[in-house]
Amino acid sequence: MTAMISVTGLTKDFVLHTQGGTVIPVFADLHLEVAAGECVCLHGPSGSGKSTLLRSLYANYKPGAGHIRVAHRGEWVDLTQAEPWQVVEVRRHSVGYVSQFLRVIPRVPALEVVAEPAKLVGIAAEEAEARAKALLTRLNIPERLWTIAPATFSGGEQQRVNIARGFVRDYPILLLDEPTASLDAANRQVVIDLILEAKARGVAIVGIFHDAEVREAVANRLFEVTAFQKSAA
Ligand SMILES: Nc1ncnc2c1ncn2[C@@H]1O[C@H](COP(=O)(O)OP(=O)(O)OP(=O)(O)O)[C@@H](O)[C@H]1O
Repeated sequence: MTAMISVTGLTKDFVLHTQGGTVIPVFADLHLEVAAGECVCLHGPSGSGKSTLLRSLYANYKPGAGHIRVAHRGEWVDLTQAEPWQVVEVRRHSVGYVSQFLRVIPRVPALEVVAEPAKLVGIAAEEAEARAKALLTRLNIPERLWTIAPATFSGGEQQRVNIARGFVRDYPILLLDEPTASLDAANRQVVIDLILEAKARGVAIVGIFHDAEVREAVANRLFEVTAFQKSAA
């Protein structure tokens, strides 16, 4: 098995500078390895640190200690030590992130929002748009909406545009933050299929899935994120 993510000794506290420097410990000495073709589901009660861990894997947070190594173009990059330009490179080529909510850019039509990550890595515009159209069709976004900026879309429509954006090119590593939260059963199944297909292509996936049915369909294993506060109590 080819390891794609290797987390060792990861510790994260939040310090609330505006509230007298109160320290919120989230997790400590966390170890996680994820292989190509594997889907690991972050699990644990609300507030245990699932989102914090997922965001840390995207270098959104700086940990207090530990290492987050991701496979990037045949080498390991430690995101805890990486320069900002390396983080940009890793995000462009190696690690995709599907957040719960679409970051809407005014006046950019849905088709372009979806095609953009493919164009950014040099896929020809025609091919990128063809892929975007195929995904939007699969995710049941009506064609009349493709030329409209998603600002006015419903929550579920925005989420599906976001998912299409995450799958328009093959990131070797994909991070999914509740990708089915606002979806109906039919679209949930489309997302399950997209995840299973990505796994079959060797994509390493880490996700948060509150829906047990989705979890059972896609997860190879659950990774328990244990609230530091509880273990210390
Ligand atoms: N930016 C932040 N600043 C300060 N504290 C934060 C921040 N983000 C998260 N926390 C705290 O860290 C802890 C873990 O939060 P996190 O959102 O990672 O939990 P979660 O397991 O994803 O929860 P849920 O299942 O409810 O989404 C919580 O106690 C939360 O209050």
